[in-house]
Amino acid sequence: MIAVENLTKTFTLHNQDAAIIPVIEGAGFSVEPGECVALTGESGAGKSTVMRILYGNYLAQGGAVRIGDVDITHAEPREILRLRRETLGYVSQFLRVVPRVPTLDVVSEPLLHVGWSEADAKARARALLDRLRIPERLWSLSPTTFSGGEQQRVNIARGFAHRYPALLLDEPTASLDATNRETVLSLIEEAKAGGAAIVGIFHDLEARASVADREVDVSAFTPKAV
Ligand SMILES: Nc1ncnc2c1ncn2[C@@H]1O[C@H](COP(=O)(O)OP(=O)(O)OP(=O)(O)O)[C@@H](O)[C@H]1O
Repeated sequence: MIAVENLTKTFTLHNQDAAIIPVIEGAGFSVEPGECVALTGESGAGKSTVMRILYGNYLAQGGAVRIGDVDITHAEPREILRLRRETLGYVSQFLRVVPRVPTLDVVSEPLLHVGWSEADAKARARALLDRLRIPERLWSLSPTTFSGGEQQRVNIARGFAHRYPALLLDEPTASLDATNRETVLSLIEEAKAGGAAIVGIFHDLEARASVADREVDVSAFTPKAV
């Protein structure tokens, strides 16, 4: 479902004499449906950079990243948007939402984009918010004023609402209490059981051990200094 082949990434620092910083060289791995692969490696190894390339936020200088039948490194912006709507989900620890949109709409919106009826989308959103222990009195409010942990859980509810065939998780359990962390781990297990191919960064070692089927050490793709 996700295949990374011979990926190369450099950053050009335009404000520093166009210095070129090689960050990833020859990265390759794949993720099958129903499998969760954890990206590991020390700080600065390039885990977040690989995730951003997988999501189509960063261009790569070489290689290919296939998500289903789309090569995201060569896709048109419109194709990337369609992929993100239907196929490729991304859950980070931070919520970015349009101000004044109620929480229930924030969570149900991705389902409306893939053709769910408003009633069904809201029912699933309610079930997820309930499962993630967001009190019902907050559902009609915008999450902009919510606590950090509440915002993170709203973000998780939104990220898991549509059952994406490919899912990127960036520290999904960071700063959650033990009970909510267990809920997130079960949502990940359910996504896997539903056939999702998942790539995650988990600094939470217990969470990683519990959900990851394999680890890919990104330091193996860090260019060696010459
Ligand atoms: N936009 C950028 N411009 C220049 N260099 C960058 C940029 N983003 C990342 N880098 C560099 O690429 C390398 C990899 O960074 P990255 O954030 O991917 O590491 P990481 O493994 O996710 O680290 P951490 O665990 O600390 O989050 C670092 O040396 C970083 O300085």
